[in-house]
Amino acid sequence: MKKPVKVAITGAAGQIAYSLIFRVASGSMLGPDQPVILQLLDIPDAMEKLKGTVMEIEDCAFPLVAGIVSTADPMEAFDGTDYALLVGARPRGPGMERKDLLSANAAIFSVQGKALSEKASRDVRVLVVGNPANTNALIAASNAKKLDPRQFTAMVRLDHNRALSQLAAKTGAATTDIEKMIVWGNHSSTQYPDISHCTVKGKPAKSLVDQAWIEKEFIPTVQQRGAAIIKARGLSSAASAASAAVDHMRDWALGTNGKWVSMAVPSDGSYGIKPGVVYGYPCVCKNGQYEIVQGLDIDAFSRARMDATDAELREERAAIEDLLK
Ligand SMILES: NC(=O)C1=CN([C@@H]2O[C@H](COP(=O)(O)OP(=O)(O)OC[C@H]3O[C@@H](n4cnc5c(N)ncnc54)[C@H](O)[C@@H]3O)[C@@H](O)[C@H]2O)C=CC1
Ligand SMILES: O=C([O-])CC(=O)C(=O)O
Repeated sequence: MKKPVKVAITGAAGQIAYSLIFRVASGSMLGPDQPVILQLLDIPDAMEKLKGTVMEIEDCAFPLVAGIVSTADPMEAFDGTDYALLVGARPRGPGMERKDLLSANAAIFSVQGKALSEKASRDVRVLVVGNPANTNALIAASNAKKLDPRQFTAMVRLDHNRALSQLAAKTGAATTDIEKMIVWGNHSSTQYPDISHCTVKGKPAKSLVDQAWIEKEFIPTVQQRGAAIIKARGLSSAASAASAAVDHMRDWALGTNGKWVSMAVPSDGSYGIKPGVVYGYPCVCKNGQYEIVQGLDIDAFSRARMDATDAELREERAAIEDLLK
C-alpha cells in the first residue's frame, strides 16, 4: 500500500463537496491504490452540517480513507496538503453572472492562498472551483508567495466535458471518440469552446458539422450551460462540477497519455495572452506537470473570441487588483 496523501477540500459542507468527497474517498481521483487523508474545511456556521457529512464518510467504510480532519481553520486544513480543491464560496443564483460573485468571494481566496503558502506541501497542486474560478485562482496564487504560481489552476474542465457531450450528441459519436477539444479563457459566458482542432473518430469535427451549428448552437449552449442548470434545478451544477474536478486533478496528477484537456493556468504569453490572468488552455499532463499545447494555428474567428474572454479576465483582475499584492 502507498503512503497516504493529504487532500484538502474547502466548502466541505456544501453541495459540490457532498459529491466530490465521496469520489475522492473511493479512489476515483488518485487511483484505487492511493490512500487519502481528507482535510475538510468550512466556516464555523457550517460545522454541524459538516459533522453529518463526516459521519456519512465514516459509514462508507472506505478502504482508502486513512484519516479525516474537519475544521474551520485554513491553517489546520492545509497542513501538509498535497492536493487542494478550493470549492468553498458562495454560488450564484438565477439572473447573476459569475463575476457578480467577485467581491463576495475574493477575500476567501487571499486568506486561503496565504495559508497554503505557509502550511501546504511544497509540491501542492491547487484547483480552484469556487467562482469566479479563474480570478479566485489568480488571487490565491498571488497571495501564496512561497509557492510557484504554476501550482494554482482553475476549473474549465466542466466546460470541456460539456463541449464533448454536445459534440458527441450532434455527431452520434461517443465522448471517447473525440480528441483535441479546447476551452479557451474564462469559466464564464465569454469562454470559447473551440472545435477547430477537434477530431471525431479521427475525422476533423468541422467536416461533420456546419458553421451555423457551431456559432448558433454549440458555443452558446456550452457558454450558458451553468445558467440553464440553475434555471432547471434552482441550484447550480454540483455532481457534474465534482466530476470535472476529479477529472482535472486525476489528469494533472496521473497524466493524460498525450491527450489534450482544458485547464485554466497562469497565462505565460502563449497564444498572445499576456501574463497576468489565469486562462483556459489546451494542456497535456505528464509526470505530475502540465504543459500548454503549443503551435496551433488560430484563425480570425477564434482570435476574436480568445481576445474577448481575455479582456473579461483583465476587467475582473482590475476589480480585485488590491488583493494581488
Ligand atoms: N468552476 C466551475 O466549473 C464551477 C464552480 N462552481 C462554484 O463552486 C462554488 C461552490 O458551489 P456549491 O458547492 O454548489 O455551493 P454551496 O453553497 O452548496 O457550498 C459552498 C460551501 O462553501 C462554504 N464556504 C463559504 N465560505 C467559505 C470559506 N471561507 N472557507 C471554507 N468554506 C467556505 C459554505 O459554508 C458552503 O458550505 C460556488 O462558487 C459555485 O459557483 C459551481 C459549479 C461549477
Ligand atoms: O453556473 C454557475 O454559476 C455554476 C458553474 O460555474 C457552472 O455550472 O458552470
